[in-house]
Amino acid sequence: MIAVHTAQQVREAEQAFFAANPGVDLMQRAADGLAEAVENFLEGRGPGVDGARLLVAVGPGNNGGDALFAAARLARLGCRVELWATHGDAHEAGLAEAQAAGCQQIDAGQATTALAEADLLLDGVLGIGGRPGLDAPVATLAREARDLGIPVVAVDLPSGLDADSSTPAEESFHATLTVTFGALKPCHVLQPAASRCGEVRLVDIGLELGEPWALAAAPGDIAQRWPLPGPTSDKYSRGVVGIDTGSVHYPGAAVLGTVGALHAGAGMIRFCGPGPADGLIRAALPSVTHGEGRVQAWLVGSGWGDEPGDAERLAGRLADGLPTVVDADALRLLPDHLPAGCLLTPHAGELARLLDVEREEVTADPIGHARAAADRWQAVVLLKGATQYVVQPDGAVWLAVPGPHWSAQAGSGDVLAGICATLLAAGLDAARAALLGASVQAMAARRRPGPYPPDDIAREVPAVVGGFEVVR
Ligand SMILES: NC(=O)C1=CN([C@@H]2O[C@H](COP(=O)(O)OP(=O)(O)OC[C@H]3O[C@@H](n4cnc5c(N)ncnc54)[C@H](OP(=O)(O)O)[C@@H]3O)[C@@H](O)[C@H]2O)[C@@H](O)CC1
Ligand SMILES: [K+]
Repeated sequence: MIAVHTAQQVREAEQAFFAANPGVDLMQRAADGLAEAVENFLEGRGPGVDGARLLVAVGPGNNGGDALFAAARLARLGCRVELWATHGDAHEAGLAEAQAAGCQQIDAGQATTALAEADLLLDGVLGIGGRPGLDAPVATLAREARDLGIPVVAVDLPSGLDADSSTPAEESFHATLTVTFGALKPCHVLQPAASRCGEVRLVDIGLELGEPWALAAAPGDIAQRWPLPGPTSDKYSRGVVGIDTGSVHYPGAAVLGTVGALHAGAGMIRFCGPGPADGLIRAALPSVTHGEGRVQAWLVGSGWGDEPGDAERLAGRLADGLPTVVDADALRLLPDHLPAGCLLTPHAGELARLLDVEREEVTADPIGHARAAADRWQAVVLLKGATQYVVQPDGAVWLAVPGPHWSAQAGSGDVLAGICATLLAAGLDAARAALLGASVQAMAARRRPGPYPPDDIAREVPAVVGGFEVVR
């Protein structure tokens, strides 16, 4: 799991470092890592370092300082470097060092010309001290770089972003590579801001950081944690999932959830939903059984619509006291108390309704609202969307492996709820079930880039899970 820290946490760690290591210059460590990353970038997909043309945009603070010291190193390796100090002032020692190494200082007008001929734009305008957005001349440069297709390497974060926010300002750099220091910040992992960062590389500068703000999962974390069957496994030990989803109007949601549960490796599925879905599942998925019986976890809510008797339908399933995935329409009917180990799977709109706030409030502060719901119902909340947050009642936050943007489509949530129910039935706690379920769906979608429907993505899950066995 990759630790994510806020800008404030990084600043505090920096202060603690300076107190413990007087005289050690962290900026030189940052500049070393940055120069090396730019060198690798130029070697890997550009003209190489020697003779490469670099335009370096330098802001007034320490982010500009990092860029200047790195520029000096790159100039000494043979790069032709032009510097534009976007706000007049620039880090004094850094500027002197860059000039001594042969970097040329240019003005805003010359920067536009230099950009057209540059192999790379190094964005050292603003880092964690930046307020969101860019002044007009810098915003113009950022736009021109995009229009011309000039790769941008961002120092710490693409200038214009708020380090701690998922929501990007309208104007910011769009980086191909972001080289960050000490720790990943929220903007590097939370969509849509993360898509402005490109590939993110972390440079260890020796900071000691405390408890992370969040932990982000990588594919290897999912492979290590997925429950695999052993020699003594049978269908009961692998987990029996009870599914009570679908309605006369929405039978498809029940089919999708059942497809998800089956392809995530349920030992056995008992489908207990109403007529039309029952018939469809009998025809399409012959290994699913039908009717009541002993189960280890329930999936409820997907495709229920708004029917009289839904509250009783939910109460009946919760009365079993089993870990339950409560999805979609059942989220409107939550009682005050849920059995231990339940998982709520709202998207932003459903979470807003649950908490009686506007959807925009949830998108502005997804974690705060997910925490409120997790605390109120003492259940894990999987907040779905471009970034999938797993929030626990104690406030801990995990981020699932991100999927491709194609995943934003009707039916993805139904499949996901089914996958999570399988993992609950296998004995995982709700947080792990949510993290693994959301991540494996994303990993399956990555294997099939393109507009594949959610059931096709579900059918890719076994190949992903099969690969976990090889990894372990
Ligand atoms: N912490 C660490 O561990 C390490 C940090 N390091 C590096 O330091 C960076 C942080 O440096 P920093 O604190 O100097 O802030 P930075 O982002 O350069 O900007 C501040 C300046 O910008 C200005 N300004 C702000 N917003 C603006 C806007 N929208 N438009 C225009 N101007 C704006 C603001 O002026 P103000 O108006 O607020 O007075 C101020 O002058 C960090 O990201 C990393 O790269 C590494 O060297 C090593 C370890
Ligand atoms: K930057």
